Formats: sequence, structure tokens, C-alpha cells
Amino acid sequence: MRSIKEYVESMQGADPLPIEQYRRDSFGLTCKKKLKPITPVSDGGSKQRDATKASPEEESEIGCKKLRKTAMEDLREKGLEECYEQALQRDDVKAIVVTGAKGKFSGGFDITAFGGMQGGNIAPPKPGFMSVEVLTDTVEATRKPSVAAIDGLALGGGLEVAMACHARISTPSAQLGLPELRLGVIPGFGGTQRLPRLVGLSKALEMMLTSKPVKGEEAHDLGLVDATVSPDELINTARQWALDILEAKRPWVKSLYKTDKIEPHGEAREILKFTRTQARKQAPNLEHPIVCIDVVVEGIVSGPRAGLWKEVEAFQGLLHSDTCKSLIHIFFAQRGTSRVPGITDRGLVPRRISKVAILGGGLMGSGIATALILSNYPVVLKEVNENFLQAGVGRVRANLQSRVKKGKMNEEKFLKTLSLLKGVLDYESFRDVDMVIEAVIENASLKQQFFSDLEKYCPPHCILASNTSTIDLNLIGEKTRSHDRIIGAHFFSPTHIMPLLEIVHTEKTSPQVIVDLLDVGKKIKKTPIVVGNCTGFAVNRMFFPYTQAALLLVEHGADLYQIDRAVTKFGMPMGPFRLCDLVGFGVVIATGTQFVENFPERTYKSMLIPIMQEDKRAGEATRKGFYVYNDKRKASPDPEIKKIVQKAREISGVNVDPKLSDKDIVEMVFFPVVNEACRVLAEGIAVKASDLDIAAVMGMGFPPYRGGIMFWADSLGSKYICSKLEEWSNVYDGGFFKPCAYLAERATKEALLSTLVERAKSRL
Ligand SMILES: C[C@H](O)CC(=O)SCCNC(=O)CCNC(=O)[C@H](O)C(C)(C)COP(=O)(O)OP(=O)(O)OC[C@H]1O[C@@H](n2cnc3c(N)ncnc32)[C@H](O)[C@@H]1OP(=O)(O)O
Repeated sequence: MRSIKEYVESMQGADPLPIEQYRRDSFGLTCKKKLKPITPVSDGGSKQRDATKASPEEESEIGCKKLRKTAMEDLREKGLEECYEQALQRDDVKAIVVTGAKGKFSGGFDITAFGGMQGGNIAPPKPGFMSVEVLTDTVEATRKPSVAAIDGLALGGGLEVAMACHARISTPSAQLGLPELRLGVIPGFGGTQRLPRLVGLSKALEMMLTSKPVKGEEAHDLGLVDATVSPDELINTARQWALDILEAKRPWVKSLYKTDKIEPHGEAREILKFTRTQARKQAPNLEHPIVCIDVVVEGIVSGPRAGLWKEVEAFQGLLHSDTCKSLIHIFFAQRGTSRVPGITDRGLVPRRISKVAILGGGLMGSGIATALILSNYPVVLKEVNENFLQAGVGRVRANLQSRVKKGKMNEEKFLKTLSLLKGVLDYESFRDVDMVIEAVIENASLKQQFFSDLEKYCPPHCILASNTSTIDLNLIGEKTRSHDRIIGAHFFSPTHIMPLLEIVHTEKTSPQVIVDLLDVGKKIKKTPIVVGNCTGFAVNRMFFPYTQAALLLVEHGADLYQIDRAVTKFGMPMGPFRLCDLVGFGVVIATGTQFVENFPERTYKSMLIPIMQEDKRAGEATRKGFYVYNDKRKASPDPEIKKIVQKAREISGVNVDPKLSDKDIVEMVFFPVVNEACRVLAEGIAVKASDLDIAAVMGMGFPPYRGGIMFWADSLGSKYICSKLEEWSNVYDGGFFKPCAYLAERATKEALLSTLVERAKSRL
């Protein structure tokens, strides 16, 4: 018998491709490294090469240049298909191992190519080329066995290639998943058909609908991979496995035709019914989860080949949907937030932050402390007295315990993480910290005092950050001489969960300090947006008209519960009144006052909340706000509210309008938000519109499948939005609805709001 090397051609480095650089490879999947062509393996194991041909590096260079063409041209020119053709033709190749390089398998199809196909710049692929012709009729159907050797990520198209192989070997830490639904499409290379046949309907639907990957070990338990081995053993095990298949020592499995994992008929029907109901309930505005279920069903009912063709057709349709365009925009916008012109392009290297201090152990301070210790930062938490300190430390402990309860953390890790927290009552432990985050109540003079203390006790290099959500940072730092190291680190509650971090800088904040905080933000797994200094910064300022518009509408006759229902139906996690209850009327009034003082010409002064306070209502905490709350914090409309609203209407003396439709309500609530977002952009508070999209999605819960506030606005058109605002501005007193100059100018040109052509100098 000949040696393994003589039989097996490893396609290592060829296809599918490693994830590291995430560039488009020659068959449309993402890769980092340049491609290497197939390298024949001789008897002695040494590599042979035809000297008349280009070196592997030269060839891969050519391959990479070709990548700039269309995804499908690339696919046809030199990709999996061609590599397979070569491997199938060669007599010395008896079996095939498909793998990535440098510990990565594949991140899936190149998402940038989606944009090209949507815009018509990239020719759409021939229907079924990859899923039927290449993967099913070549890779899976061929007479030479293929084994996928998976390390690192195997996502989307990458996993779909692996599933077309006759076996899969992975490392225990590899991550395998089909996250296409997160992008508004469904798996398009046969994943909807093969995954249910490998892991069963129930798990396959869960993996696709949640987009969550599984680790190698779980994948093994599920039957998605056939064995897990260490990275060192991966290729050899895969080679041996392929040989074993060839020699009939192991089964030659075509996963497309497996049936043993699909649940029995009755059970399958129940699973599908339940999943469909859940999908409709959880995402009533989304079509693609239901399409995904339909495609899976087609395969079960009419056979996997029919399922494959339905998948091809459905994928093409979804690719051009608004949902897909929006979600792809969000994917890239999120990754673009850490690229800050004038800051991150200076070559600055983030300094090491070894220890952080937090001032104030309330809800925000304890949440920030939790986020930091979870990422292994030692934290000093200071409070003013023992009681407050114990309460703060207790909150951190409770945050961690909830992770233990959910199985996200074991007891040992819990104790180790908590040991990183030190509670103190004085500033002594601040002498060697690299960063302080102040998280005390929103009171400018109190904050000024604290910052002047910090300047005395902290080392001169220490970053002085404030978690203020509205107060001007220049005011906070007024009594210090440390303006270059003062920065805003605005977290969102609940801090250890919410993904957004708004980094606010003044004209004097040093770029190094911004780069340092960006790095900390990344390490604690937050998405940072860097913005300029003003009242409310970008997120709160942009969204202050959200509540204001809702109050205005109620005083003008709208039903407040209808407003909340219309806004939730649009896709927000909760309506403006439910949000006010959650935040508490104290905070709503405190932040509202900042806006009334700073932007008097465009704030709507409603009496509704002060009257509610007189009625001893403060929001959810007091179980009474716009809603009443039971023991389980379930909100129910309160019939008593009518009287309070009536009183507010009488004080305002406004005319009551005819009934508004849900569409009117959504527009009247969100167009003022768009208007303020335009101001924020025009003033240079935000560097790019896509940052505001991410701020809206991650800070306010704006539905990502609408692409964020500016992306959504552009889908409606600046002219339409401006005309509506003008119309309402004429009907309602005051400047609340008045379109800003930027919006009006865009509307005249019928231009996009998100493309900045001429704008005020960026404050960065
Ligand atoms: C037909 C098929 O069924 C369709 C498909 O395969 S659709 C694609 C399915 N794959 C995915 O959805 C994976 C998307 N990518 C990810 O989830 C994450 O990027 C990841 C887990 C792979 C890596 O995460 P992480 O290490 O944090 O790196 P991250 O910052 O996200 O990405 C690094 C770079 O790669 C890019 N990138 C990542 N995946 C990409 C992809 N599939 N296509 C194009 N670019 C991609 C990012 O945009 C980013 O670019 P930048 O440096 O210029 O900003």
C-alpha cells in the first residue's frame, strides 16, 4: 500500500479560504492570505513544481488580482471548481482535504460582493452554480472523497462547503455557524438542506434563526463534525480519514441525502409550527426567517434537490430586499466606527491601561465596573460612605451572579473576576491608576468638584473620563488644568450588557487619550463611536425629540398607548412612554431641562410629566408611571391616565387633532429625530452618518433591519421628510418641527442626508 501522502492531496491554503484578512477569494468566499495553488506531493513528501510555471506566490498574486472582478467570474476563473477539476483529473490524487490556512477555515461569502450584486455592478451568479453545480454535483458527487479540516471560523458559505464534504474534522475551539440571517439572507450554498440533515431540524433551525455558531466540541456532539482533534493533528487526521473513506473503513456520507437525523414526521411538523410561530412573534417585520423555514420545509417535503433550487431562488430574492441592504449597511457601519479620521490614522499606539478607578457605585458605576472586570481590568470602586459602597459592590456581585445563573460563568471564574474589584472610601488607591471614570449623579457643580479632586490624587498621565450623558465636558473640567486628558465615556444602561460606548472629546482632548479609550472600549467588547462635545452629545441629543414629539402628540389629542404601540410595531423595543417609565421621571426631567436650557427654540415644553409627578408617579420604580406595573414588572395601561392627560391639555390650551394613523405617528416621532441627527452631523459632532446609524441601533434600539436612523431617512428621501416637517411646523406652534438648514438644503437638491458634501468643519 502506498503512503497517505501519495494518495491524498491536501488543498491546504487553496479553498475554502482562511478568514484573517476577510478579502474576497477566487470563489467568492472571504480570505486573508493569498491563494496557494494545489501543490503536488511526491513519494518522499517533498513538493514538486513545474519550473516553467509561476511560483505559488506569483500565481496567488495573479489570483488575487483576478479577485477584483466579479464574484462569480472569480468563482469560475479559479476557485473551488477549478481546484477540484485538477484534483479529479490527477491520478496521483486519490482523495481531497479542504482546509484554510493559519488556523482559519473561512468566514463565508464576501459580503462586500453582496453590495455589488445589489447595485448591479457585479453580475449575478448563474443560478445554482455554486450550490448545485460545484458543491452538489462536483464536490459531493465525485468519486474521490473530500474531508474538511476545520480550525478557527467556518461560517456561512465556508461551513456550507465543509458540509458538502464527506466528513468534517475540527479543532475543539473551531466555530461553525450559518449567520446569513443576520444579514437578511438565508444560507445560499445548500446550508438550508444539509444542516438539518446533519444535526436535525430543531438544532439546524435554531442555528440558522439565531445566527449563533457552535464550538467544535458541540458540533461533534451534534453530528456536524465527525471528530475533534488538536490543531497540530488536524491535517493528518483529515488525510487519514479521507483515505479510510476511500478504503471503505469509514462511511462515505453524502449529507444532502442523509435522513436519519431528521425528526419523525409528527415531531418535525410540530417543530416547524413552533419555529414559525416564534419567528413571527419575535420578528414580525421580517420576512427572511419565514422564507428560511419555507425553504427547509421544501427540502423535507419535495426532496433535497428541490430544496436546493428553492434556496437558490429565495436567496436571490432576499439579496435585493431592503432588509438585506439595511443589515449589510449595519455590518460595515459597525466595523467602521473605530476608524476616526484625524485620530486613528495618526499612527498612535494605545497605551497600556493596567488599573481603572470608578467614582460612584450606582447603577452606571457598578455596571461599568462589571464590564471592566469581566475583561480582566483591575478596578477600584469609590463611594462616599460604607453603605453606598456595599450597595455598589453588591450590584457588581449580582451582575456576575446573573451570569453564573445563566451558565455563562462558573463559580471559580466568578470568584476570580470579583477579586479584581476593590471597594474604597478615599482617593489613596487612585495614585497609580491609569484611568478614572466618574459616574456620579448628573450635577455639574458636583462633577466639577470631583474632577478637581481627581487632578490632585491621580498620576499626571491618568485619563479623566466622565460618564455624563448630557453635561458639557468643558463645564465639568472648568476647575482643572487637565483639559487634554478629560474625555467622555458615555455608557448605556445596563452597562455590562448594552454594546454602545459614546466617546466624547472636546477641542482640547488629546488624540492619544481618544485612542487609549477606543482600545479599552474594544477590549471590553463595546462598539465605540467617537463624537464631539455638546449638550447631550450625539446619542441623547439626537433622540431627545423622540420623547418630546410623543408628548406633543398626546397633548394634541393622540392616545399615548397608540403611540407606544405604533412605535413598537415599527420595530423599537419599547415606545417613548414605556421608555420614560423605565428610565424614571427624575432622569427624564433632569435631561429634558438640559435641552430646554440649551435649545429653547426647538424644545416642546409639556406639562404632562410634571403633572404625573404631582400624582406621585415616577415611573417603573414606583410601579406607577404612564403604565401600572405588577410584581413581575409587567406593564398595563392605566385608565387613570386620561384625567392627567386632560389636565395637561387644558394647561397647554392646544387644539385636539383628528385621529392619527400609525404611519403618521411613526413619522411625527422619528422625523424630528432625523432633523436633530442632521444638525449633529452638520455641526461635526458626528464624523459620519453611519456612526449615527450605529448610535441609533445600539444606543436606542432602533431596528437594525431599517439600517439605522440616517439610512432609513435616506430610504424615504430628504425631500419627503423636509416637506412633512414643514407642514407640521406650520400647524404646530414653535420651532419643534422646523427643518434645520442642512435638511432643507439636502431636500432642495433631493440629495442623500448621509453623504456629507459641504459641512461645518468636523470637531475632531
Ligand atoms: C452564500 C452564503 O451562504 C452567504 C454567506 O456566506 S454570507 C457571509 C456569512 N459570514 C458572516 O456573516 C461572517 C461575517 N463576519 C463576522 O461575523 C466577523 O467579521 C468575524 C466573526 C468573521 C470576525 O470578527 P472579528 O475578528 O471581530 O473581525 P471584524 O472586525 O468583524 O472583521 C475584520 C474585517 O473583515 C471584514 N469581514 C469580515 N467578514 C467578512 C465577510 N464575510 N465578507 C467581507 N468582509 C468581511 C470586516 O468588514 C472587517 O473589515 P475592516 O477591517 O475593513 O473593517
